Amino acid sequence: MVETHLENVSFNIERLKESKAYDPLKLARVINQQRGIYLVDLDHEIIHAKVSGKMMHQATDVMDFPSVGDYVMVEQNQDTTIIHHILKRNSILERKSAGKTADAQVIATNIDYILICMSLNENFSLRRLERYLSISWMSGAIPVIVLTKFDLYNPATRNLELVYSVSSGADVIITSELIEPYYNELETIIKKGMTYALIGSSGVGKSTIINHLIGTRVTETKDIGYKDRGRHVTTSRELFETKEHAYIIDTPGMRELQLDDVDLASTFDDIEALGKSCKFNDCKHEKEPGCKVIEAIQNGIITKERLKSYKTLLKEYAYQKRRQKQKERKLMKASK
Ligand SMILES: Nc1nc2c(ncn2[C@@H]2O[C@H](COP(=O)(O)OP(=O)(O)OP(=O)(O)O)[C@@H](O)[C@H]2O)c(=O)[nH]1
Ligand SMILES: [Zn+2]
Repeated sequence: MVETHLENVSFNIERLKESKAYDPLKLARVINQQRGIYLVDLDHEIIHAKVSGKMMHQATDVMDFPSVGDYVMVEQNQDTTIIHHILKRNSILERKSAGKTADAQVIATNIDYILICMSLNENFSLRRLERYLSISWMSGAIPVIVLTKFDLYNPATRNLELVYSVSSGADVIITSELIEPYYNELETIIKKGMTYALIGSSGVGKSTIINHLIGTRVTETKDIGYKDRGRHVTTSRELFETKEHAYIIDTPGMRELQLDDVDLASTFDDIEALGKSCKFNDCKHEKEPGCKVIEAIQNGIITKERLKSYKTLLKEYAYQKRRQKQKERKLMKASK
């Protein structure tokens, strides 16, 4: 019998059955993955692991390798832990890099609920919310809309009503760090054994929520150094356990799962198409002569507001790109 703490969780009988078939291998969960080095949680112990030669050999794309969130069957030897199998995934959150569909990147797996966080005051965008909703439904997880900063909510904006109008089937939860209902409503959906991931723009309060749910996170995020071909690789936990024994995935990839070119082009394909026939290639669609976008607004084909949200998204995207570049540079420096 393989006994691990993951088995105390009664939520997925199928998964347990599947794992039993690999007896005497042990059931573990991937909590970090970096350049072929994995960290797994095995009986509440964090250990390094690597994939078996067979898995490596048979893999044809990224999907065949373990990702954060995967339940895996491992063999624990004296000084190595080998991952032999990945259990069936019930959801896969992936990101396709712009232009290259073949280059999909798995962000995390086995997420039961995606908490789409959006602030009720600044940076509010229904279109972004719709985009996040579709990403979530596509992953196989259940989206929940978590509205943050209720203390800063101005009812005159009617943002709450607007959210309900696009939520289509997703639960809407209101939170605030400072006033009622605080995180009480959110806590009612955090269930033992379930896995949650938070997505949303920078600054909406994701870390604040995670810290609240985990409580002791600060002590958990210590880096675990690992020497690999002379390089120092820092790996830390990207999957946390809450006080209530639920799991929360928080990876850099999740944080970067914001908007990219592809999203922008598909959400605003009308504006992008019009823009191609503007007189100037670099038309900003402001006051330039021969601007087809402005013309379309004048003819009532698109609204001013739509152009405004398009521009906001463009700015946001440029900002994210800069931030990502900075992070990459930092990482490069760190790994030298
Ligand atoms: N007024 C108010 N401020 C909040 C609330 N929740 C979070 N904040 C503040 O908003 C700021 C950003 O919060 P974070 O939790 O760091 O946001 P984040 O989404 O994790 O941001 P990134 O790490 O950049 O992705 C912090 O100063 C928080 O204290 C809230 O409910 N009300
Ligand atoms: Zn133009």
